[in-house]
Amino acid sequence: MTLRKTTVASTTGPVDGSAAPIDGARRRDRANGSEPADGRRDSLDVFDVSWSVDGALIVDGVSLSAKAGSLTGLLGPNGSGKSSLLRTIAGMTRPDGGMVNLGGEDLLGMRRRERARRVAVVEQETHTDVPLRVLDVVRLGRTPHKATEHDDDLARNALNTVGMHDLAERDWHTLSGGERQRVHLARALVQEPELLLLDEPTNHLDVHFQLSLLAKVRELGVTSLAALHDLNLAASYCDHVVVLDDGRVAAAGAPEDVLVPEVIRRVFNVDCDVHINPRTGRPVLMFTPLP
Ligand SMILES: Nc1ncnc2c1ncn2[C@@H]1O[C@H](COP(=O)(O)OP(=O)(O)OP(=O)(O)O)[C@@H](O)[C@H]1O
Repeated sequence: MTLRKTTVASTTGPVDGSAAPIDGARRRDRANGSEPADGRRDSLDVFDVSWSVDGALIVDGVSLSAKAGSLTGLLGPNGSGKSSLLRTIAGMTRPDGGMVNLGGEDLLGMRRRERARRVAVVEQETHTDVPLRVLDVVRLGRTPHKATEHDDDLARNALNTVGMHDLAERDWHTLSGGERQRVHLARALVQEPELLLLDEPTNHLDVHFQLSLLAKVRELGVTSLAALHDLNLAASYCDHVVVLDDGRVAAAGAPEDVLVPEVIRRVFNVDCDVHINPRTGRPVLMFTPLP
């Protein structure tokens, strides 16, 4: 697989658009309910989406909604269908049924180039045999937009945002797993998406970068859906969580309502005590094996 195929919903060439800097304030205005400058709203609505392989239902009638500018955590045990759902929402796999709307528009019915401008995907693993500098990898995020003289600056700014500006000229292949993960986010940022889909974006990161990456995603105010294994990160950073189990939604709502012992035991098969972090007021989960 190539980087281009695996991490950007579609990158089939320039369409249009200026190289305006990433505008977190504008996105946050949308989240706050004030009218966005371009009149569009970026809420995500997934209706009854299913996806199967060889007759096996992997995603089974999933519906969820994410408010414009919010961060939603997609949680669930191994094999529960998180990545499959993200790929389906991104239009990378064709659902058997259901609908995905972004800002009220049919995302899966859009032309591929249009979707590529609006949706960025950060997948778990990416590979390429092509020798590329880090800066070039980030610039791939501009592919769906019209090329401008500012693209290099945008790419360097995005690298700066993820603390990787020093490595802009490095060969991509020499990066560590965590460094690659941060470069992936930088590439998604230069894409200036309306919807950001992240598949375990923190799994290679040390604790500092786990916190800073999710804080950054929140700060951007882009509607984001992130598959996460770390339930405490989800509890700390997500506005809303959706728990999948065997391809279906087992629970959804605010982290403090969903990440409760009964749900954790039923879905993850472990016991759990929930405390409140005195500094943040957010839930902290402590796990023990079932007797
Ligand atoms: N292309 C495919 N062909 C066959 N089975 C698949 C395919 N893609 C996914 N699956 C199966 O679908 C199920 C869900 O996989 P998926 O990767 O979506 O789960 P996940 O929740 O992201 O898991 P994890 O937490 O382990 O990353 C798994 O049992 C997986 O083996």
